[in-house]
Amino acid sequence: MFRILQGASPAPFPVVGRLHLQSRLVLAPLAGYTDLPFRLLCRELGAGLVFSEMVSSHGLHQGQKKSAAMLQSVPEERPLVVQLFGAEPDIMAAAAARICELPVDGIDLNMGCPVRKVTRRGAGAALMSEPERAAAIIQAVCAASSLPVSVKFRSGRDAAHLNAVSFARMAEDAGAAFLTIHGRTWAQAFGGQADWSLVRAVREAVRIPVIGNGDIDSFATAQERLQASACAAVMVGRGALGNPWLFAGRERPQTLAGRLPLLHRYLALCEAYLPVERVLFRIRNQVCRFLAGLNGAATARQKVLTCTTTGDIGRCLDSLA
Ligand SMILES: Cc1cc2nc3c(=O)[nH]c(=O)nc-3n(C[C@H](O)[C@H](O)[C@H](O)COP(=O)(O)O)c2cc1C
Repeated sequence: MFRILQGASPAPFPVVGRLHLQSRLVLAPLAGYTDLPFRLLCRELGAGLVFSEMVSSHGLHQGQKKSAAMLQSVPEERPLVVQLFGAEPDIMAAAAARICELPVDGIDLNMGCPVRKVTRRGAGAALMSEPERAAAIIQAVCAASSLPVSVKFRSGRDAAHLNAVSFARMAEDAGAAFLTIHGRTWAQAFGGQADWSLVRAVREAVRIPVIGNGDIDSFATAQERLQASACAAVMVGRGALGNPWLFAGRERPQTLAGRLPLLHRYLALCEAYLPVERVLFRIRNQVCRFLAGLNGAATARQKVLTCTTTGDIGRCLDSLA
């Protein structure tokens, strides 16, 4: 097992909501990526907390298999927060009640997703323009939940509507146990730069713990952001893709041979926990992220994309190293 916690975070470790974190570096919810194997890998490398991909409240409420499958978990990955998205307070509350029956540690409400499929239904980042509805969702979920409830949101709709501070106060008043702020607007999606002065302003505006998020691509940057923002923890999204070493405070190895042990560990976790044949595209995609920056990465990626089993992928990587 890879369990490389030393150096991952300065003590004392924070309590966020009721969750005791052993590192101040948190894995972000990343649709298409933060499934059980990748979350476990990041925990093994020292992430203090992991978030699931966003799960549809409607899907859970209607008993859809795909949504239920996203709740798959094992004790080794805890603390785990499951993220929900949706726009109807009663459906969000019913989905939250279902999650409370599982051995997980928290429920996060997605109020920051900029993807049209989500926002056109009034969910995700669209809720930042409807703080009353957002408050009703938080209150309904808190009332239905025995777990700490958190909210992940952005700096606002666009540069002319930066309402993160008032939104954070609203979320605290509505019952949120902690908050995650991604310092970009809905209009920015994933472009431009995260505004960490706004993250700091949110941190100063509320009494509950705040996790800061946006553009953390190294352990050193994480430490700088922690210090400058005074947040309880920082969340890493894209910077963790293909680079879980970040959580351990280690440089990503410069050669494929150096990356192989972790790649094989990831493939073993996929074999153990994912219905491989159904999500092979996802595994190949994730493996390709691990090849970034290597000499010959493009050729290696092409070869990986033709593999049809995790065993094939492993052998293909071995032959390239
Ligand atoms: C591929 C991808 C999927 C994402 N999925 C989610 C999601 O399911 N829920 C969520 O709240 N944010 C999601 N995000 C946003 C990230 O959690 C994070 O807020 C954002 O990427 C900024 O952090 P970063 O600069 O460290 O990547 C996603 C981002 C990416 C790139």
